[in-house]
Amino acid sequence: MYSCSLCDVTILKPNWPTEAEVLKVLPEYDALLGKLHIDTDFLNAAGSKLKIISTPSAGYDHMNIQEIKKRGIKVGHAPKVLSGAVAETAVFLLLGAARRAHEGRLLLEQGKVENGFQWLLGHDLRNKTVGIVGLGNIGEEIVKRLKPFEIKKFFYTGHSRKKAGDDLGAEFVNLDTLLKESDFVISCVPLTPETDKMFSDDAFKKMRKTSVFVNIGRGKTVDTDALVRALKNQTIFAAGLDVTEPEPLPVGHELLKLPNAVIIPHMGSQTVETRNDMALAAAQNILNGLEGKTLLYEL
Ligand SMILES: O=CC(=O)O
Repeated sequence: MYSCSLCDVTILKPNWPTEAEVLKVLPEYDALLGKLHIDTDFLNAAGSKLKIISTPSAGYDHMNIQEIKKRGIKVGHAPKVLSGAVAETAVFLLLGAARRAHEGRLLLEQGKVENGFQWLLGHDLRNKTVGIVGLGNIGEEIVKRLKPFEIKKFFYTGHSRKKAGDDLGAEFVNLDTLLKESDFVISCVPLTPETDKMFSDDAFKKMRKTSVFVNIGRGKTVDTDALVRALKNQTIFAAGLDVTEPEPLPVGHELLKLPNAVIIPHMGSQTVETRNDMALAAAQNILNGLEGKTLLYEL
């Protein structure tokens, strides 16, 4: 137990405790800081003392926000502070996929490296068109980081044209145009009913055969079977994935067998600095709430 002037804090475990472990003690507490699946059953078991829930993540698709708010519980998350780290992840996944990093490594391990002048050629970023699906904080940071690579044009799509897009010199287009005319498609969209499986067979067929698809948003926005087909049949060139469906991918999953997919297990914000910042933002949400103020990042 730790104490500050506003509250006492109990840390259950250094990492994520189970739902049952949390619910065993939660009825005694005013606030919860943690990333847990929160639905009606969880809230019923949590009891009536709970006033604030703060997730140390930008995404909040693991919580039923409507149900939480209906009960008068304040709810906050930790966006923005992670945008730089996730944008860096998008850049390395894009570079790794475009330059066939995983395939090269596999061939190296198999003793199959060839000395050919035209062997294992990838694609430059220079002079290419990048399409950002969902120009939020992370999308903006990706554009800023990619500019020095001499990108020819940035497209973005979403609900509406944005001032941030204009400021970055990016062009607002519809999804169809973005898919058809981008060399690299980077998805930053959150999971909503609208984005659920938005990257389907149909979407991958619209993309170029030389396209690289990067996903740093949510795995469920992609129809995994369709992506496997697109990568196997070379409907698209390669993919770089921080997020997948399911998560984590089980050993032996079809995606893990593909040489043209660079995959990491949802690590976009996993740096020492960023995780500290996210923890501080999530804690500040709770301190604000206990003082009766608006949360730092209130949903
Ligand atoms: O995916 C990471 C987050 O939502 O913070």
